[in-house]
Amino acid sequence: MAFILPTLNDDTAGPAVRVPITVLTGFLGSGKTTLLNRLLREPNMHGTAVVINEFGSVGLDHDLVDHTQENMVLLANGCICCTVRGDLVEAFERLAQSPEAQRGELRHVVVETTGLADPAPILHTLMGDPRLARHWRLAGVACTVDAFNAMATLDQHPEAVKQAAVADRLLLTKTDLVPPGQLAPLCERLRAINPLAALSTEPDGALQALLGLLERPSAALVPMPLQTDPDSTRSFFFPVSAPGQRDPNRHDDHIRSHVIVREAPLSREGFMAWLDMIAAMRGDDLLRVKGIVQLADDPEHPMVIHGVQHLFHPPQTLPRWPSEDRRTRIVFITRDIDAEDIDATLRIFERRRTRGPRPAQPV
Ligand SMILES: Nc1nc2c(ncn2[C@@H]2O[C@H](COP(=O)(O)OP(=O)(O)OP(=O)(O)O)[C@@H](O)[C@H]2O)c(=O)[nH]1
Repeated sequence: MAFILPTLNDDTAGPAVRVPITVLTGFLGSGKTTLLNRLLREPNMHGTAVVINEFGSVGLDHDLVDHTQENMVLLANGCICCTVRGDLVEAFERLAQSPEAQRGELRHVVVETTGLADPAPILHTLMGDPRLARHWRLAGVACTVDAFNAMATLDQHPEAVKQAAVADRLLLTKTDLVPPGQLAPLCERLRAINPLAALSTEPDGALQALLGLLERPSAALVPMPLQTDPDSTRSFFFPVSAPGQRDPNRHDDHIRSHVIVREAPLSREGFMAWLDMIAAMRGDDLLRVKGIVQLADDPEHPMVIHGVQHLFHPPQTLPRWPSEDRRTRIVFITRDIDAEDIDATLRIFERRRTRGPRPAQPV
């Protein structure tokens, strides 16, 4: 079957119309997936493919993105910037071959990076790889900035500064957690890092900014006519095979990712007590915790937990399991914490749970 994707140019087809790619970056837990999930519910986002990559050996991000109706390409195991660039190219080649792309239904692609990604190599790949240049073009970079944590994050993590520095749009998230008067120093700092980026300080504005970025590329970028198909409101899911595991920790020798997996459901009380305990004891060094948890008292409705440095967001309960995998999976990105220590503390709480009530003492 011949391609009818207008992005696919051959020598006889006149000037190429290439599908725009927007890179969505932002530090760990800054709200990329939340923003994307919101964005993908907008009707004008039809025909959007999403490329995400997992940090860690057990898939979780994929389950946390609401992909009931989206295009999605999953890059597993590692960080796009340093470990899966070859796979990024491969993912786009596969996307170009998909029936949806061939039918011309693909209007734009969002690449969500991991929170530790250095966007520069990703941008080089997207802009410079000849295999991509034929069908795709980089439209811009959006960077989420967590208003609650960003000052400390920018102090401690050069990756966060780089992410903000390359963005066309800076999207301030979690502004609801910060009194309005206290945002000014962060805005000033961001303007110093990247004076040219448009800064949006409201979640809805951020959402619109990203939409605007998709539809109105910045002046430095070549505008392209969007392929519109009023009948196409569908989105699609493209699994991409995982590349071999490489070291995702090369950013910093102190930063590690670990995954805890449990087959058996956990007691709510024991699990929440454990979470409180590790947050209190090691909160400084828990850069990111996210997980999907099967609780014994409600096994049909998974609980999703998110911790970002000191901030633990209220857990959410999902109406159903997003995939066949119903195991508890918790990803940790930590500084100087041994994976075995975290696992061991959870085992203690699990043992307490299974011990049952103490027998009455003889009097
Ligand atoms: N209060 C509040 N919470 C938010 C906002 N945006 C995101 N969150 C919460 O922040 C936590 C992390 O959000 P994610 O969207 O998973 O962040 P992320 O950038 O995709 O995380 P990584 O992929 O791990 O880097 C979740 O608990 C979200 O519900 C916001 O604007 N306000």
